[in-house]
Amino acid sequence: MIAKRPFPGSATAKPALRVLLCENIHPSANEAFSAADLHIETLSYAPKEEELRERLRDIDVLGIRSKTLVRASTLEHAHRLLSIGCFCIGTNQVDIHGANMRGVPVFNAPFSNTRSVAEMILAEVVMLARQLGDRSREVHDGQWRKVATGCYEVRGKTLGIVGYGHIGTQVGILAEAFGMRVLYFDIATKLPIGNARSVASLGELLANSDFVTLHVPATRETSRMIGSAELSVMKKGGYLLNASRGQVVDIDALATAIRSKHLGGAAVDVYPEEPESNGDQFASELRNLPNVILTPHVGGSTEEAQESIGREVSIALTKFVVAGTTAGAVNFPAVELPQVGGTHRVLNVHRNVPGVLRDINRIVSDRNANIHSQVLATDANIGYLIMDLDQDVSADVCSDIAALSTNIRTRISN
Ligand SMILES: NC(=O)C1=CN([C@@H]2O[C@H](COP(=O)(O)OP(=O)(O)OC[C@H]3O[C@@H](n4cnc5c(N)ncnc54)[C@H](O)[C@@H]3O)[C@@H](O)[C@H]2O)C=CC1
Ligand SMILES: O=C(O)CCC(=O)C(=O)O
Repeated sequence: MIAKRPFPGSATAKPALRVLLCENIHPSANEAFSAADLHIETLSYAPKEEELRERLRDIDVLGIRSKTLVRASTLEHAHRLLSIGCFCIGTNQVDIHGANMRGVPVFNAPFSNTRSVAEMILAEVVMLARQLGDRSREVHDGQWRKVATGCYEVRGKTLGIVGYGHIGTQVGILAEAFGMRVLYFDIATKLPIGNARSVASLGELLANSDFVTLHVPATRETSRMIGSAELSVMKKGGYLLNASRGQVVDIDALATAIRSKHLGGAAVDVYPEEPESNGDQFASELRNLPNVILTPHVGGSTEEAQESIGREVSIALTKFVVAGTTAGAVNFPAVELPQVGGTHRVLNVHRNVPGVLRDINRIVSDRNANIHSQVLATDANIGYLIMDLDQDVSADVCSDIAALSTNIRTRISN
């Protein structure tokens, strides 16, 4: 059973917690929130900072996809915010360090759209090799152009995967089923799946692949990791696919490589600047270039993926709200503790400095409270403590802990 909501750090019961779900999050998310009596508000778009800040004044749980930016300046004003759910894989749109320092765990769905992205990439590999995007557009325009020149089978060709993580490995498996050779480059040592072979450098991968597909996260290191220098190393007539993040590729350099015919084509799903909602205009140097497939960030957009993401992230958020569970959070010490019956659960996030646990245990002892269970997990910045206490003293203990100078957030979960 999911318990009713308590109060962040005060003894006064408040109305139901409020969840804001942005960017058309799948309705499968509603089930877990409703079961926990959370009030749900939805938006079909990614709110800009000013609107988000305003909305977050009375929001406890925020759900977003890849486009809503949650910056430090947004978090500063979000005093009620308990947790953020990224209903996607990437979490680069959130200041996850800032959220950690404010005691706000961030959850995502690390696998739910993996297969959808991988299948799209394989479809695009074949489409690029056969120039199917252009043929389709021509026939739609009423032109019959039956050509074989510059069109190839993918069998026996080499696919180079940059970032051999969840998506990269799935892409490799599907590519081998098509009879392709698979190379990969990753900064971490990775177990090769099937006959895939790792290469020592990005340059080696680029020089030896007919198709290069990017599956790295957005980090400082991957920002513009593919620019004119890297494109010039690629084979003449090669193809580039990017369904990772827009900032990984220098779009002007890619457009130049296509126009000069150094590359035979590209498939791009993600862009440095993406429109906020459906129906908005989209501008890019890549528009209307030959054999360039442009898709509106739909790599993970399938019914299966979105439904599964909706469930997975809403359950993680609800478990955090109700029981303080942070297992699976991308920026928080992981704690998952079954609650002892008949107790109140105190959840405390504090600055990770020596002596905090001593101070907290002194408060518990001074209040004559019995600790039924207690668990502490820490990272470099914060400590996260869960305690199940006698119900009659939990509110006093909670407010005493909240008054400590090391306190970041303290609340009672039920
Ligand atoms: N187009 C879309 O709709 C979608 C896009 N994505 C994007 O795909 C990215 C990858 O997703 P997953 O495979 O699930 O992530 P993952 O974390 O499983 O794999 C990423 C891999 O990249 C490697 N890596 C990191 N920095 C690197 C570097 N500088 N050079 C080489 N390798 C590097 C990591 O070691 C890791 O193996 C996500 O971060 C997200 O941005 C994810 C889902 C949908
Ligand atoms: O479709 C979405 O919500 C974004 C997918 C994505 O880029 C991700 O999962 O990281």
